[in-house]
Amino acid sequence: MSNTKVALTIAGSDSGGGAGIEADIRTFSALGMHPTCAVTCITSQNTMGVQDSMEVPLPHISSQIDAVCTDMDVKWAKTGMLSSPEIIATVASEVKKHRLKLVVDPVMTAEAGGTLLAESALSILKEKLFPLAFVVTPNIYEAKALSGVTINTWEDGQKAARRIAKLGVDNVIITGGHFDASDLVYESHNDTFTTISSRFVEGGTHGSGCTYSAALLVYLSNELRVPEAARCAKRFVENAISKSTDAGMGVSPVDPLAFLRNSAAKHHTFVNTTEALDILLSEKAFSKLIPEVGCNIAMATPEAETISDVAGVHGRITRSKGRPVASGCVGFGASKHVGSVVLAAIHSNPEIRACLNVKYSKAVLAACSQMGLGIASFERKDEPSDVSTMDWGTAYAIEKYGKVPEVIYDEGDFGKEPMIRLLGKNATDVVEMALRIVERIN
Ligand SMILES: Cc1ncc(CO)c(N)n1
Repeated sequence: MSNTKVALTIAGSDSGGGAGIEADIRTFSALGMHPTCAVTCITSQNTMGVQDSMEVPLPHISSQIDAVCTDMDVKWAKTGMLSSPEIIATVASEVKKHRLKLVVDPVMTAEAGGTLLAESALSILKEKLFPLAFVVTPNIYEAKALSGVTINTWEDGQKAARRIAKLGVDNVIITGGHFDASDLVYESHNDTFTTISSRFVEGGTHGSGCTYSAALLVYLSNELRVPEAARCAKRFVENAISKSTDAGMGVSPVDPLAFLRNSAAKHHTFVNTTEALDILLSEKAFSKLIPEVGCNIAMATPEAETISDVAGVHGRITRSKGRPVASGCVGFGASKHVGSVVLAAIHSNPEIRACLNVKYSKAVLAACSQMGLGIASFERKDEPSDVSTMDWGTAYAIEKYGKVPEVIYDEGDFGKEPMIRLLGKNATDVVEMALRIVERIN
């Protein structure tokens, strides 16, 4: 038996790459499922609207679904654009034949304009497909077309959801409700409503409905209960909207891979910091640069905002038996002190994302100066009472120097060890800088 979880989308292609199967496939992939598809319709579409569209012949729609379902263990499918009554009937019989659990996104129009479902198809959709659906995900306009209820209030939404459920649907989720962007989840088996709250998210929405229903399928296939799956799908699509691309002149496409891009950056940051730590621990001579309080190495992701976006060593690096040792491994949010130096530095120069603190000595400063490194300092006695030393000291030194220097030091105070901080583009660069300093002071 295969461990791979397979998702199937039965939908139209959007040549502009924002919605339809293109959005579904990226969403399934981003959330860890193997993406398969049966194309129902090929639209010539971009961010401005649908220019043209061609239906795939019915036998070929069936054979795509058969090909996938006879080979792979497919439990869940979703439908998107099913333009004609004949396509809907064909898909309904395939869904029955392969006993697919079904998410139906009753797609009717494109965000930027263009009809995706023939008027004559609406009744077939309700009669033939809805009774097979585990969940249907209309927006308020689609819900009105399906139920006849104009949705202005939550009571209207509830009325529409109940009417749609009567068509044989187990669960109805009306997205983008009244007053705000909240969703209304209706579970017919226990006649329960749940509201999924939302903030209004700024960004392009082309493909948001497809992305939402595809994400919902993934969470349902992971056996979350419907309201919980709806909450996860909502947060997923909010992120995809807020990071929408700026491709095209019309309604910008959402980016279902937005959070993966961030995690690729996080992974690289993690790998570089771990590599830097390995180099540092393998150099016995580095012990000379370890301060009494120990040291840490930190590296921020390119768009870091908080300490949780900064990789560092859990605990700290200290000296034991003449060698550097780390008390923990690398993790995000692990270094408060050195991490806040990095956050203050990237504020002035986004390229400078890493920092290592080393033992203060006149010899180290002289070596830095001989190496041509930029040096700036702050004095703890100048520090205002209501600030964090690292935030303030770093910003102060940068301001005084006019840009981010490679070296920021302070000479300490009562009970405060003097310290030197080395800054650079990434963690390995900073460790290499430290090792060149060690060579010079030997
Ligand atoms: C192919 C296709 N499916 C769905 C939508 C709805 O976003 C769209 N614009 N295009």
